[in-house]
Amino acid sequence: MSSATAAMKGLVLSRPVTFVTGNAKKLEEVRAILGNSIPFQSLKLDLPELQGEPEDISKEKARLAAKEVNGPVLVEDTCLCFNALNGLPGPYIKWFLQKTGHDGLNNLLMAYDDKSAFALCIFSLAMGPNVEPITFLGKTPGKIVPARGPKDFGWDPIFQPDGYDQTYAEMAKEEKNKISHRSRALSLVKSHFAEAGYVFQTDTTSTG
Ligand SMILES: Nc1ncnc2c1ncn2[C@H]1C[C@H](O)[C@@H](COP(=O)(O)OP(=O)(O)OP(=O)(O)O)O1
Ligand SMILES: [Mg+2]
Repeated sequence: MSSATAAMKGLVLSRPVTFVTGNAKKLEEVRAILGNSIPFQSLKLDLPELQGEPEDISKEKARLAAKEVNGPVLVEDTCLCFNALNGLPGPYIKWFLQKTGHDGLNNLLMAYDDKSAFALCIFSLAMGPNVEPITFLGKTPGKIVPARGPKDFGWDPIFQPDGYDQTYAEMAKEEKNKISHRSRALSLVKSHFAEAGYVFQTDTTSTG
């Protein structure tokens, strides 16, 4: 058990964990993967896009979210990292995608033979506004390819995970959720909750 988990063992929470995101598709995946394993609710809020190293960005996002919510929060940040570019665009993928599109992202790698990349997902859990967030990392290696498949979720059409000949966008949702950066990070979140044994007293009429 990690020291962070040990420190919070048996913590009593009077509210469910709020998953804060401005991205409906993310929420859909988180719901599908978490199921009912953790009492959670969602709040649609566009938090500022910060700069820096992915883990620091995610922690700071959790601190901001916990202040807004004034309770326990979970946030998620997604990075798409190109090895030829030492990890960029990384946390800035949202803007690169918006400004250059799938073709532009492929073109960025035109100068390099190495098209390998990894999808990185970082969840940060803050149990309250003044509690240090804990992070959970999930990583899926793959490569950048010309777009294939439905274009309704970000860079999914240009990311082909290692060992598959389909892009994230072409894969069936259940298949993607088995190996995705997000599901890997979420399984760590789940184990944390299982180990910590938080007690949720979210029903005011309950006596227990
Ligand atoms: N499979 C994927 N998982 C997560 N994000 C993806 C995926 N495919 C594409 N994206 C996009 C959505 C965003 O443009 C970018 C991730 O940026 P990020 O700041 O984490 O999300 P966001 O700003 O849309 O939501 P949030 O409000 O949670 O920050 O990558
Ligand atoms: Mg964001």
